[in-house]
Amino acid sequence: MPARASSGGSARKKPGGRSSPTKKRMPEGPIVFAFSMFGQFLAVLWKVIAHTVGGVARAVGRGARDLDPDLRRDGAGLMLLASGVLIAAAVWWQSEGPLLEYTRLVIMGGFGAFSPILPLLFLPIAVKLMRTPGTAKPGDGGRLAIGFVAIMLGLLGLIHIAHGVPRPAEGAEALQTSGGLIGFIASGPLSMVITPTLTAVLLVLVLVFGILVVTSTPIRRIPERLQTLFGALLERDGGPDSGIGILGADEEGPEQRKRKPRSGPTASTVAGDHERPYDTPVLPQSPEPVAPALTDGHEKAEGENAKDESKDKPAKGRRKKTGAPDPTPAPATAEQLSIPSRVVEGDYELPAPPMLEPGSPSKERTKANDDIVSALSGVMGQFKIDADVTGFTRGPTVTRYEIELGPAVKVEKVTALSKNISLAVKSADVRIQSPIPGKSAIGVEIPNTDKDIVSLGDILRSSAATADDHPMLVGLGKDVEGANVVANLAKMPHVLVAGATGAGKSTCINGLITSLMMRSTPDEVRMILVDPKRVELTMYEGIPHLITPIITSPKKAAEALQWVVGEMDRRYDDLAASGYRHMDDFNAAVRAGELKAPPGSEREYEPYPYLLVIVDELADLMMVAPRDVEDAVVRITQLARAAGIHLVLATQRPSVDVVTGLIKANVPSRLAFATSSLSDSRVILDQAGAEKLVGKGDALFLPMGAGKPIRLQNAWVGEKEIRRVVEHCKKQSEPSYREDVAAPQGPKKEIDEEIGDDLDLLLQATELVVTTQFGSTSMLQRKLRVGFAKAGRLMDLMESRDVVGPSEGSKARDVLVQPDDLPQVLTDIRGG
Ligand SMILES: Nc1ncnc2c1ncn2[C@@H]1O[C@H](COP(=O)(O)OP(=O)(O)OP(=O)(O)O)[C@@H](O)[C@H]1O
Repeated sequence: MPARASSGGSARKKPGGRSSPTKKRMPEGPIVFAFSMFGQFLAVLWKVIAHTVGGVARAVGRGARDLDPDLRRDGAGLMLLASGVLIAAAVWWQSEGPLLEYTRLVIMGGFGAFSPILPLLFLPIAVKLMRTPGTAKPGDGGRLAIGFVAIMLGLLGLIHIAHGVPRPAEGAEALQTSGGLIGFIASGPLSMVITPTLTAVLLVLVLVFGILVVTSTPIRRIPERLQTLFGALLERDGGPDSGIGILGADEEGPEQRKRKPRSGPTASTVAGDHERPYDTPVLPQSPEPVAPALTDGHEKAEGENAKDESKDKPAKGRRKKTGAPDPTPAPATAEQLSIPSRVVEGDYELPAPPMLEPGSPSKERTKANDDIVSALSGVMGQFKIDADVTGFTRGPTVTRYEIELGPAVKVEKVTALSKNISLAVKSADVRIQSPIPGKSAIGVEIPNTDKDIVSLGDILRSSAATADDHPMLVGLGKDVEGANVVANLAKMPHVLVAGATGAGKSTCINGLITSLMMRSTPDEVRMILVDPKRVELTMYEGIPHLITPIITSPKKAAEALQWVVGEMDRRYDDLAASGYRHMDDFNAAVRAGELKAPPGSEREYEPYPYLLVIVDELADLMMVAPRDVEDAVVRITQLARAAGIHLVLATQRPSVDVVTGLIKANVPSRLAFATSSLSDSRVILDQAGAEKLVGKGDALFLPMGAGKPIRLQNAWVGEKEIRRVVEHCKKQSEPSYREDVAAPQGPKKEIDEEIGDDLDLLLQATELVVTTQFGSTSMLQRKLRVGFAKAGRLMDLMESRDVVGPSEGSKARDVLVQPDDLPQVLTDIRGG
């Protein structure tokens, strides 16, 4: 407004001034007038041409923007390649032709002595663009451009100074043989105002800056980057195989794949080394360069010192120093979960990594993502919410879009819009996360219409998995940011896997077992597989990692769990006797020859393998013997961590009668696949979320101690791959089964005959009577919902086992067992 007023004002005040120049010039003559008209015509023509060209360019630009990003990158790569060929033809081969001559003039004039090297730069950049579509991050283009400009200015300026800073006035040849026009611009003017030497110093700095920008390296991380670079070079020169990538694995000879004694920190040669502050079962994505700089360096130094110490000093001396109590004597006859002599450490060859197939290459951005960004922005605009979609990270199954709020905008305004967002993005499975951990932004997770396949092979070959050689490490999948998620089962230490049918549980169990087969020998990890569904795990029959044939009968499974409790007790006895707190320490001492059986004992210590019990359908077991299974699970989960015994319990019925409060309280890690209801999600995770998963391996992983679950796409492993790995393992060694695992123990048979089918009821009745100290038949009738005759029979059975006294008419019987003795009495009744 003020601008218009003033211009109007000035026009009124100076009517004959600059506002009407043509009127003044007209009388100067017809030639001037003709020129002026021609000038105006040219101006109009220019406007028309410019408008048309601009319109075409904008249309092409819009078209190009609508192209698939991969195609756009391919196009850019091809254009670079064509430019490289053109420059090579002009500069190297001095080819004839007006375009080539012009190119030669421009390139040699601009880049001088550097021109012949220029075409060589185009080829690798073009190939990189085409080979890795979609891996660039937004902003990469600008960064690379700035970096390359800085490198060129620095380099050409230095070349120019080396040639004595020739000026353009000295002729084209002088420029062509030095740093060219660019070299002159970078060094000439500066050399005049400061000395050429000082200019050279500044140009070196510019060159270094360019290199840092191109390699995206902050100055403080230069030493770290150099270390990584030299590390990689050394490894390539015959250093230890990194195991990353299929190529690396292919190059590896069979000799190299033989299991060597583990040497990493997890091999734990130092007592207590496996316990760390803020420990979590989930391994970091890239443990090598970044995080270790602060913590690992410190830990490593300590670890190394400690390791050296362990070499020189006997374990006993070390323990005494810490003031640990004197060890209790070792049980002389205790039996160990022995390892067959066929499996000798060093002879067992692990399956080659290429046995597992690669997945599909991950995409960083597709057109579908761009469409959703504009749909989300549209919703924010329609509801007049001051919020922007600031970016997104594409995972294999879902993409997380980040929404940042303006000042004083309530988070609830966005979260309340979940249904509108669902509608706008045409997807029912929208999950809103507020905030995204580590960011002040709201995350909206929306399933991808074009999903990637995450393969177990890729996860196990990733640096996250190869950086740690712990035998219990398993590949889980990829998170929403596309990072590999691997976890240590020994640290979980027990996990509940649940989800509706078809959500991907069995695939997950297959992935866990296959991970272990790929990474560990039978003398490191043994498994008990319980498969009441009878079909899911049959392909693993006969692998040497099993200690008993696959258990399909729920009743036998309950017995096997009892055996595991016994095995745990045996291990604890040995731990107590040797004075160690964890099986890893015990094993390390046995391997180092520091532990000898007590004099007079027939025992010979052997390292204990980790024992993993996988139950694929807990519900079937809970239907047959709820009490026994619950008791065993609770005992194992409460104590088995230090004994190296771990449970994986899977169920498709996450209801409270299957996943009881006691089981839930003792199984700290949870892996939830898509559930059919919110209440199922609450049973597994204690929070909502699993009902919004899209199925087929989409999961929420809540590791022990974590507050918020990690969303991940579980890794896929096909049956063909599993069979290949199983075949390989079977060829390496035969299983050596323990006869007693799923067999009824002790003189049970005789007692069974007397008790008949009432064992479970009798156990419940005994527990009731002993805990309440009230031997009443009518109470049994009420609490156990049995008839008078059955309750009377149970009383008689209890009397015959000295749990209650004889009948005294209508009075309650005396209870002869104290609550403290209950576990022993129950074991006796079971015949254990
Ligand atoms: N990680 C995955 N990646 C890709 N697809 C998967 C994945 N996991 C499962 N699927 C798909 O989902 C289907 C069902 O998976 P799976 O058999 O593991 O489900 P489930 O939960 O074990 O079902 P059920 O309880 O009936 O055995 C598979 O056949 C496969 O097509």
